[in-house]
Amino acid sequence: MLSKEIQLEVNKGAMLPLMEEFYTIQGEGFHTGTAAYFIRIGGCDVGCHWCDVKESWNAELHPPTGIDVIVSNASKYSETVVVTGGEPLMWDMTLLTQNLKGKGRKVHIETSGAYPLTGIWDWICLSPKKNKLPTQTVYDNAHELKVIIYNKHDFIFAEEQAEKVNGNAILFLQPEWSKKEEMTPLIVDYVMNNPKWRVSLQTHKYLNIP
Ligand SMILES: C[S@@+](CC[C@H](N)C(=O)[O-])C[C@H]1O[C@@H](n2cnc3c(N)ncnc32)[C@H](O)[C@@H]1O
Ligand SMILES: Nc1nc2[nH]cc(C(=O)O)c2c(=O)[nH]1
Ligand code: SF4
Ligand SMILES: [Mg+2]
Repeated sequence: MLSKEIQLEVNKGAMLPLMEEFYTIQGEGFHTGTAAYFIRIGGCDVGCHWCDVKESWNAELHPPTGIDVIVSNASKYSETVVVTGGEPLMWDMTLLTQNLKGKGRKVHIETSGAYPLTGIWDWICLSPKKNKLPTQTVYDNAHELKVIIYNKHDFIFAEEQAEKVNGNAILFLQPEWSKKEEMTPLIVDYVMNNPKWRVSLQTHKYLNIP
């Protein structure tokens, strides 16, 4: 149990349950191949059975950390900071993003969109999940839509989500990692037949980097 004081700071978004932070190469989506500092915030209740960071789900396992500390670490490394999780939009992102922007950083988010949008973002990557569909604010503001393909039905889900997202969002299909041998060839065919979509791979896993 957190003390009352710390709980109040977390509620305001002045402290956040920080799981890990690392400087790496963005492995996925539109900004693939570019250097970025990742901040992974604990806590997620969406429950994707194939999630590759299940250790993030229980926020209580990750210490509430002041955003001043998070921002000063992140600013040392990179022009671009990617906020991910867990599900970062479970927390109020206003103060974190204001402070990162104050340091002149470009601020990106990786989100399922399952909670309303908070924060000021230079780039929003929406990866919608069937278990807990995105809120309208995230559909309206996303810069990219990245749908994970675990089975053939996910192509239908992807088209449904493309109908809901704003018309400027760039559309990606990304194979679920454990199904990549089976799904990647289907994605390749699908994109050739439906060229509004692009392929996204988890390139950091091929490069053996975080
Ligand atoms: C771990 S999630 C954290 C951010 C947020 N909860 C979300 O789902 O967008 C980061 C990205 O990894 C993707 N992802 C998670 N597990 C994956 C897997 N096994 N294969 C492919 N992509 C995966 C998610 O869809 C999301 O785009
Ligand atoms: N290199 C690298 N790129 C990523 N893009 C999105 C990631 C995430 O887990 O949100 C991720 C990640 O975990 N590592
Ligand atoms: S929403 Fe993101 S963090 Fe949560 S279970 Fe799904 S992939 Fe994992
Ligand atoms: Mg990842």
